Amino acid sequence: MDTILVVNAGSSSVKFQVYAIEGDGALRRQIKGQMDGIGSRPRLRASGPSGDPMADRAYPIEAVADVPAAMAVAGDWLRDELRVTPIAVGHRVVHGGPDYSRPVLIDHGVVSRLERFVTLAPLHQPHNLAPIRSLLANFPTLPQVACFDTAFHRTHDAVADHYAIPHQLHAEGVRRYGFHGLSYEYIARTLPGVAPDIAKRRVIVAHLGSGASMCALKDGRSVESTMGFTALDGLPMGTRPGQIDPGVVIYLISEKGMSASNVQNFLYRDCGLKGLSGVSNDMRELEESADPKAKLAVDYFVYRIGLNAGMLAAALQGLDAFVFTAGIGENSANIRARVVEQLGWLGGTLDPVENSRNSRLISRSDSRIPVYVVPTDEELMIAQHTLSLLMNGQSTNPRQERVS
Ligand SMILES: Nc1ncnc2c1ncn2[C@@H]1O[C@H](COP(=O)(O)OP(=O)(O)O)[C@@H](O)[C@H]1O
Ligand SMILES: CC(=O)OP(=O)(O)O
Ligand SMILES: [Mg+2]
Repeated sequence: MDTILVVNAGSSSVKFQVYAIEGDGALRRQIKGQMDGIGSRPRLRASGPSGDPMADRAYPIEAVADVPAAMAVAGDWLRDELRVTPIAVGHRVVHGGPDYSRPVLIDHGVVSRLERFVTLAPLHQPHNLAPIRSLLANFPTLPQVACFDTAFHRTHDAVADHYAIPHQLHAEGVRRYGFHGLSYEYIARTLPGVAPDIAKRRVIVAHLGSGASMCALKDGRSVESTMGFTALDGLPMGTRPGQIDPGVVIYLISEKGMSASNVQNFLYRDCGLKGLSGVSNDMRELEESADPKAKLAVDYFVYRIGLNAGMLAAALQGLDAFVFTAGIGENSANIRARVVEQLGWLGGTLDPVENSRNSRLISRSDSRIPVYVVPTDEELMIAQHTLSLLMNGQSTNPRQERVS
């Protein structure tokens, strides 16, 4: 049976799925797994086609200290224990820059173009490119497809795509790209089945994971994102601050004598929930902690989601539904309850019982807007794009290239 392997390296996890390609060209999931809790509580979990457990192994924090180590453990397990030999591999690549508005078949030229964005996504791009390079070297004829977090947002109007800086920089690629696009694309494609009456209307999707952002969807298309040139902007995250006055960066350089690489490490690894709490980057640990600084970090996270919801509602000129997704959005009833409280003025009222059950619809029947929990599936999007490129030489979601 021919299979496709999908690899998704995030900031605190490595997710992977293996799909069988059926005779009629349909995809059937065979393995779904992830190594998560990198930097806090590493754990490899995987399940088979009907959710049957295949692995559940905890590791000491130092045994899986970073994403490359997690990738090696997951890769060894797939290759040595399961003997997975895919006919194609689909990769999440976080930064596609201005040129890639759809998935692409990878060759050496594509890899060198994507290497230019390593400094724009240091927590992701190197880990996205490392397995691509290694497979290209060892299996040069194995088709590999890159699917970009930025591609889904390439529909933004010029006002949402620009910073108020001289045009030359925009022409060079200094733009508001937005990220988590594969997740938002999956939600946009799933919504018509979940809520046909609102799928074409004004929806805010909150992707709350280790990296966190929100997207304004109108008619299933992205019109605005809280993230910009890099995945540092917008909401506070596990180790990233989210929106910050650029004056803070100038202060770090001129008053603290920090170099560019010190500042980069600081902003990507030492800030956000981890920096503010001094306890952990992992929401589970913050929710369990009695430390007042952990409470402040959680309060800040919720407060900033509320502020950004107001901004996105303004971009949409109203709001018809709100959707939670990703690690925190799918699993933390407490954070969801607190966020929905912030959405009261926008018309959201929580049903606490449905929320505590992680139900799909968690708002009360008299809530002016429905609030949903939709588990994301970036890997399915990648598998579909990979299969389409294999079969037709074209992605499933061709988009107009925007002329800049
Ligand atoms: N039950 C839970 N309660 C609260 N937070 C959770 C729970 N399960 C997972 N999380 C949070 O989800 C985050 C990971 O989300 P995920 O979307 O997998 O991140 P990423 O893809 O960026 O690595 C973890 O940092 C953890 O804080
Ligand atoms: C772009 C980004 O922050 O991704 P993740 O949430 O997977 O770390
Ligand atoms: Mg992720």
